[in-house]
Amino acid sequence: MKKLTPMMKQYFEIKKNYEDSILFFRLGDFYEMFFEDAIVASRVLEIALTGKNCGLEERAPMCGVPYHSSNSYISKLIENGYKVAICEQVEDASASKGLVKRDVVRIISPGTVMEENLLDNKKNNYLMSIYVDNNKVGISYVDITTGDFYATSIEENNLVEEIAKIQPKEIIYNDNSLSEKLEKISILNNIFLNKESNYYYSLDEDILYKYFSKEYIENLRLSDILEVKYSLIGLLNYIFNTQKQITSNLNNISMYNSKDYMSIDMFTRVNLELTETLRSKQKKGSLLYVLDKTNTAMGGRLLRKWIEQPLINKEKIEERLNLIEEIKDNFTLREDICEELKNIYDIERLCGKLAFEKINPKEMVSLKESIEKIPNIKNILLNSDTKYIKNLINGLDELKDIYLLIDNSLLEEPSITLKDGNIIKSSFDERIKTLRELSTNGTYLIKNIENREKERTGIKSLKIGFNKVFGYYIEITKANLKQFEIPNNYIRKQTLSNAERFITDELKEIEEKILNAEEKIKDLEYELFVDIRNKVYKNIDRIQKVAKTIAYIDVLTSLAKVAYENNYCKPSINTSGELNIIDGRHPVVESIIGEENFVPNDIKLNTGDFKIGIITGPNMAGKSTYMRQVSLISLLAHIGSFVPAESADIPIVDRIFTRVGASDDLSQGQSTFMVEMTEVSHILKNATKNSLVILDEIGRGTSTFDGLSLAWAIVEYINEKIGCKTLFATHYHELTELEDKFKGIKNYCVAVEERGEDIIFLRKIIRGGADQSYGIHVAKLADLPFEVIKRANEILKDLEKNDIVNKNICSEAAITYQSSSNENKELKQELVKEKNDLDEQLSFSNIEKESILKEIKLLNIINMTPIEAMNALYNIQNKVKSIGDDVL
Ligand SMILES: Nc1ncnc2c1ncn2[C@@H]1O[C@H](COP(=O)(O)OP(=O)(O)OP(=O)(O)O)[C@@H](O)[C@H]1O
Repeated sequence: MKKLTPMMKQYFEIKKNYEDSILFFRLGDFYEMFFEDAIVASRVLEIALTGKNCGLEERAPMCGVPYHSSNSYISKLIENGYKVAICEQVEDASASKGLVKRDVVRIISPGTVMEENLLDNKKNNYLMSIYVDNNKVGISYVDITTGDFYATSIEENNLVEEIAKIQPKEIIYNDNSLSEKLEKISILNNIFLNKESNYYYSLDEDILYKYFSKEYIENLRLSDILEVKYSLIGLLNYIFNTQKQITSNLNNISMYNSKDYMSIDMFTRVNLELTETLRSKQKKGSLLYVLDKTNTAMGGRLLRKWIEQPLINKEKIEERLNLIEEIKDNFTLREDICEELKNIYDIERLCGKLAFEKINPKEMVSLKESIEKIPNIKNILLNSDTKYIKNLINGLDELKDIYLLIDNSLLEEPSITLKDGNIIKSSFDERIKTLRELSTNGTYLIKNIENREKERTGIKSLKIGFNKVFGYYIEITKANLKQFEIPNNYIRKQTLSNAERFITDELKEIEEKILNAEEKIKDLEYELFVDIRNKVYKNIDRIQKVAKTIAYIDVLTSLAKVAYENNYCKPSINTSGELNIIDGRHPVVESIIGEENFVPNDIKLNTGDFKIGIITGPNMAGKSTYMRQVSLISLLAHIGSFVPAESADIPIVDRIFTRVGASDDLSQGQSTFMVEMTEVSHILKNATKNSLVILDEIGRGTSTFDGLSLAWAIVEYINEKIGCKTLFATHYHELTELEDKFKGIKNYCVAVEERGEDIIFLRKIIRGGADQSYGIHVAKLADLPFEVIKRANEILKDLEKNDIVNKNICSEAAITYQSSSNENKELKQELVKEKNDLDEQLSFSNIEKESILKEIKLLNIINMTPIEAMNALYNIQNKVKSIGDDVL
């Protein structure tokens, strides 16, 4: 029977513990993959699949990537949702006298990437842990590259929203029953989900003290929030098990309260294209793209966080606004800060590397160069004629001691690799200086000896040479050997055809010094660098504080620059619920078409008589743009940013909900209509009086009557039961009747001008309802074949004839619904009137089929739900049509 080769045996031994990862098996200058791993990798990486003798009948499928360029391949696998287990030699072959011992040294997954070139520096690289205990959920997450932890406790029903807010790259969780829920959100947000990761959760808290001091953990009072404690334990166990090379401490754990931030649900985030576009998932075209004028990667990440977690505290928002205002109004301040920030490296990530002992000499110099800029920034802030900005200097420790330590010790351009030497300045350490002198003076010393020996022996042609076999030697030609006396201390080493080679003790001694000097320098430099690194690491808290302040200043400056360049205004924030925007613009659309081409619009909503705006208007008129603009302006104000408007009075809202456009991409196997209804259901269940709700064409994904009645009932429900500020765009013009029936609902429409057969979009929102959709006009603009347009116009005319019946049916159903729900006397009277009108119209018609007439009479609308009523009437109407009768 054939047997696996020892190496393949080793491969399987290792692989069995890492079944969910692609094993990168290091063989010399390559990482090789075998069997299933090779098949997957060759497909994803588009590399050739070959075969390797594995001892069995069939050759093992195999592919490989060069070790030195492996990062790009690893990155591609991770992007495609795989984990990579790096398997290296862990013991010397000669030590084990057999097969080289290999093991997995690290697992690289989306949340544990540390390599610079695998990271998107402007994104937070969060690894999240979820611990569910009854209804309580402990959440903790870390950016491994900065070592910053965050933790909180939430209710289970807020879990999905919290994940959407944090946008982690990877999730582990203790409760397998969460899988279905998590799977959905992870697909939508491209999050790597570690299924069956409950294995990492234990009650053993030792792991906490491996990374943090006992005192530090005690101060967090985790015993009061056990769910948070266990989520941290799971997270740290995962890091410990997968990042085997990490030995150093991780950094801070910040406890946060998710209630301090506005809740933006997953759909709204996607719909409003906050950080990436809906379709192409690109940053370009998103709100972030417009706002991001940051100069540092730290600032870029913080800005993203601000957008994802808007504030709901008036004072905190105003604090940001005041700071931004000062920078916006001060050109020199703004430009000077930007200039200094441009030269600052990603200090947060450098700190992460410092903590993981991964910082190289060049990066240490980058850290110094960044620190060098701090006094300049401090001076700019101090000398600015400002009230608030000046205070930021409190977070700017100049870190002089660290600057001097690095500046005195490290070369201006040290090598990147620690083991290559060429790191430490000679002036920093006497030993380095002597060794360097020895190494550079080596040739000079040898030359001196050569001259001295020439004189001593009288042999003019005596020379000192060097070869790899026995180092430095003295060479004397055979002719001279006969003629001159050879000193006693010369030791014969080699005979050539016309010369003899000798060595002396002195020569060997110097040789050793010269040759060892290089090695010794490298060893000493390594030792000194580690010492410097440790000294800098002891100050990591101070450096991180500075990094945070720099990131803060960077974001403020970015927002000030955007406000200045795009002509934004400072919103005033209120808690009275009044939303009043004059000449508001859509920040992203105007950045594409230019401010001068964008038609600004007002909005006024409150918690009283202007609660709900029903927006009608032709296709393409700008309804969606208008509604998105209102929510984006509101969101921007909550971030603390200026807003694209002439003036804006913005109330604090607890949540912004949007149902905009068909989020087909979000459907994941459900029908578009089902997704729409799920989203609306989520909104109706979670919106409060203080929320802002944007609904775009709700109900359009089903039959007209079903859609209309749903839309109607939804608006009624929001008005009566929730009372939140709402904008509702619709093509159901019947909904404009709501204005007369309910206090709080107002009609708006987007103005168009008709010119002959054409329409001109004015993009101006005005009071009142529109009575046409101009859908066929828009289709004409889209260049639909003339025949189709012509036929559509004919059909439209036919349909419009029947419209009066439709309208009556709708209002009857709606009134029925109201009366059954609130027993309103007046409405009941109205209902009877409507019913009589309808009967009258139908009696005048020339329907001869008695059965249909009877059916109409027997219809007990009062006891039906609006949808049932409408469907029933709709069926009757169809029957009438099918027998070819004209109803009226
Ligand atoms: N205020 C505005 N100023 C200038 N251009 C605008 C404005 N509003 C919208 N637009 C332009 O009009 C286009 C159509 O707008 P939008 O999608 O909002 O229309 P809509 O009324 O929602 O259409 P539909 O009913 O077909 O969904 C946008 O892509 C945008 O370029």
